[in-house]
Amino acid sequence: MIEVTSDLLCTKLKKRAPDTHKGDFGRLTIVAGSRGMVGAPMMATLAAMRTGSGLTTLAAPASVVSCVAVGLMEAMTLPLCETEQGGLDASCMETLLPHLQKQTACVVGCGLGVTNDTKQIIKNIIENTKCKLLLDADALNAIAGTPELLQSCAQTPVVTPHPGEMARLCGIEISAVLSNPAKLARTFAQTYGCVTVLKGHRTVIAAPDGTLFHNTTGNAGLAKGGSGDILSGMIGAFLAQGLSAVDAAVCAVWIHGAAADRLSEHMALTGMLARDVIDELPAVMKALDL
Ligand SMILES: NC(=O)C1=CN([C@@H]2O[C@H](COP(=O)(O)OP(=O)(O)OC[C@H]3O[C@@H](n4cnc5c(N)ncnc54)[C@H](O)[C@@H]3O)[C@@H](O)[C@H]2O)[C@@H](O)CC1
Ligand SMILES: Nc1ncnc2c1ncn2[C@@H]1O[C@H](COP(=O)(O)OP(=O)(O)O)[C@@H](O)[C@H]1O
Repeated sequence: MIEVTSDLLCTKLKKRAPDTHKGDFGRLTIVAGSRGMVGAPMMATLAAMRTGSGLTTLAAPASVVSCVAVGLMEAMTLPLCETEQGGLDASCMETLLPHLQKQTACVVGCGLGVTNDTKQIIKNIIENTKCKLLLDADALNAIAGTPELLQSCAQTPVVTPHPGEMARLCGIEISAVLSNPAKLARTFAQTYGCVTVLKGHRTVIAAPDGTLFHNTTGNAGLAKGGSGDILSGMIGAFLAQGLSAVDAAVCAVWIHGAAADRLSEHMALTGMLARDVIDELPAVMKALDL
């Protein structure tokens, strides 16, 4: 098992060239949100921008976009058709699919809810898009009975389950996930050909070739709603910038935890918020000389 360290990150991340432009850093779309879960898309989008995505678009139910757009000045938005319950309507694919054909990467699932419509949308995205994909939260819940769908992705996807989501995906109890997370993550990654980020106090990252990484940054200040949404946006940003699926996951997981560790030097873990972690990301990257 390889331990993730700042030295390892320095071999994978490059400083920006002075003459660079936004087109060099990819186009990322975040498909997220539903009535009652408007914070998740906002946090994923902000975290992606703080992690260097060139052009970031939030694609969400139209009413969610109306709520959050003012707080996401640097992002573009793609308002999508929604159901009466405030989740995405399956007909939104007429707008979303052509949009995704032009994107480098897509993060899907944060705060999406699980309905028949979202299940159809996730299947459609997996089967019909060519960009790099990250599936989190309700995108994982949507494929819980059919994880083999991941094998239809055009490029190696990243999945970011917490132990509850991993248990649903594998059809096992949470206690079984926790009894040997590294072994389970590796088996899942090898079986379905995806980079598996099994989150927890000490997150493990498994690649489809069986390589395993172990992260030691992060603390209990992250044990709050929103921390996972941030991580998804961060991995998406690195995917958009051209990192491989495994490198994007390894770098984002370490930096996410390191931001919480820096905050713990002057903030009680009890009062730390996901938004504080987002704001701390540039300081962590500065310390890495990025
Ligand atoms: N502000 C927002 O809009 C937020 C929206 N969220 C969204 O809410 C939806 C539901 O996600 P949730 O994760 O809350 O609900 P879930 O029902 O998927 O998972 C929560 C349960 O998973 C288990 N679990 C999670 N982490 C664990 C660990 N480390 N060890 C052991 N057991 C663990 C626990 O039983 C926990 O109660 C998702 O779409 C998510 O993106 C959340 O991210 C919270 C914030
Ligand atoms: N006690 C902890 N120590 C270190 N990291 C933690 C701890 N609790 C949570 N985290 C991290 O915070 C994130 C939580 O993700 P998740 O449960 O999906 O949150 P949410 O869905 O509410 O946004 C993961 O990256 C996890 O590794």
